[in-house]
Amino acid sequence: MKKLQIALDLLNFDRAVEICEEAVEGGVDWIEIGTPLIKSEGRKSIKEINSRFDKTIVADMKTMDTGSLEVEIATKSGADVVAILGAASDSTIKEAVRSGNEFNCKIMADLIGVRDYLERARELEDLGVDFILVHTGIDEQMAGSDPLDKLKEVESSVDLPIAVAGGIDKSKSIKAVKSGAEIIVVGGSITRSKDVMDSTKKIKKAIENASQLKGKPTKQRTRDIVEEISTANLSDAQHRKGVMKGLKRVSGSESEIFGRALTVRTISGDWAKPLEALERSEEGDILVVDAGGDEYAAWGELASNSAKIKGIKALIIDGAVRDIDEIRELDFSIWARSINPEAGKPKGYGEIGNKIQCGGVNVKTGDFILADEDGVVVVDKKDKEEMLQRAKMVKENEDRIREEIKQGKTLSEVLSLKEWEKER
Ligand SMILES: O=C(CO)[C@H](O)[C@H](O)COP(=O)(O)O
Repeated sequence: MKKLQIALDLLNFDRAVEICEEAVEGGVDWIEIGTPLIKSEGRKSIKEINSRFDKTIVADMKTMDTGSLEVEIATKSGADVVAILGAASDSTIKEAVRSGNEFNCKIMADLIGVRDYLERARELEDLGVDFILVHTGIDEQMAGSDPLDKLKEVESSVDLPIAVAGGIDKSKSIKAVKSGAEIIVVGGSITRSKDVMDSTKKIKKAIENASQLKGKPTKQRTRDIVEEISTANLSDAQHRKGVMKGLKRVSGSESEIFGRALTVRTISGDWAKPLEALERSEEGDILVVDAGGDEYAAWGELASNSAKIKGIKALIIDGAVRDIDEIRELDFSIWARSINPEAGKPKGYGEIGNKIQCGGVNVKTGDFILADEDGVVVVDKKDKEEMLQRAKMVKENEDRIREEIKQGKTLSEVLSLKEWEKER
């Protein structure tokens, strides 16, 4: 029978227990004490969860050395299965397997970070581990990797039962079962869910029905992710990088704008280049302008009219704009440093499409801009997929925290603020 394993990747023991209670109600079979929980709360988290729940307990030790010692620590704390790293040396794997036999627990070898994963999976089987875990780590997931890409190959290369982990949600759990996984490890899709019990039930049911169900998991489209997230989420995801300083929304009613940047640099009092940039723009672009100060307005109502007709989504300008009433009437979206009625003259200095600074942030043509009531955030084009995924994770975490606040906790309690302050 396929097993649904919840990965408790939390930092706080009490929160982990609460989430676990709901997940057990929802039908999880195995409970994993995630590495962050073990590192944050110690081996007592394995012990306590084992004493509270009558389930198979997996300790995700991510052991890289001292195989026998770490397996002993985990089993003596109540683990039935200990996850170690497949990338560890053969000696460490052998020691872990020996200790597993001695203390009567199973060893799961995690292929996270292993390049030649097929060959290593076969070696790990020969070394005597009990399960192989095909795993894409959280950081790799953000960069677009998916464990399902490797699952089938690994499954057909070894005779051991296969576990799979790394961004598994309901639809991926179906594909995982179809590709032969015996243990489906789910972390964030359950632990960050607003309704843990309901999400668990749905995933459990999907696993049970997998042999009958049809359909491929689909990658969530950029537009759908963008609709869910805010600039605040994106700022957190980028560790505060890319946030423009001093620019405010001055017009436009769309709650959020996302699109490709076309950069323009001009000098103070010269409004030619921003207008010329419209000729070079493509529908859906966002014009990002370094206007060389806000002594003069480098943009107004006529330019907004022209931009709207061209299909430009918004103007982000480190400088001033004017005709704001008419621009608001037009419903053209602008984030600017200030509003100023005095325009300069069209002299034609500056450049279009090169690297600029706007709101203190470097921007290149092709980078992505997310703007809302809070402000403007720039995402380097090469990081777009990863940062959107990370922002989505930030948002899901906040959704979960909001739920716990509704259930009666204060924000500082949910975040264990006092405890973490002491550590600093
Ligand atoms: O071990 C882990 C990260 O190293 C996680 O427990 C595992 O990836 C499952 O979590 P998620 O479903 O959120 O990816």
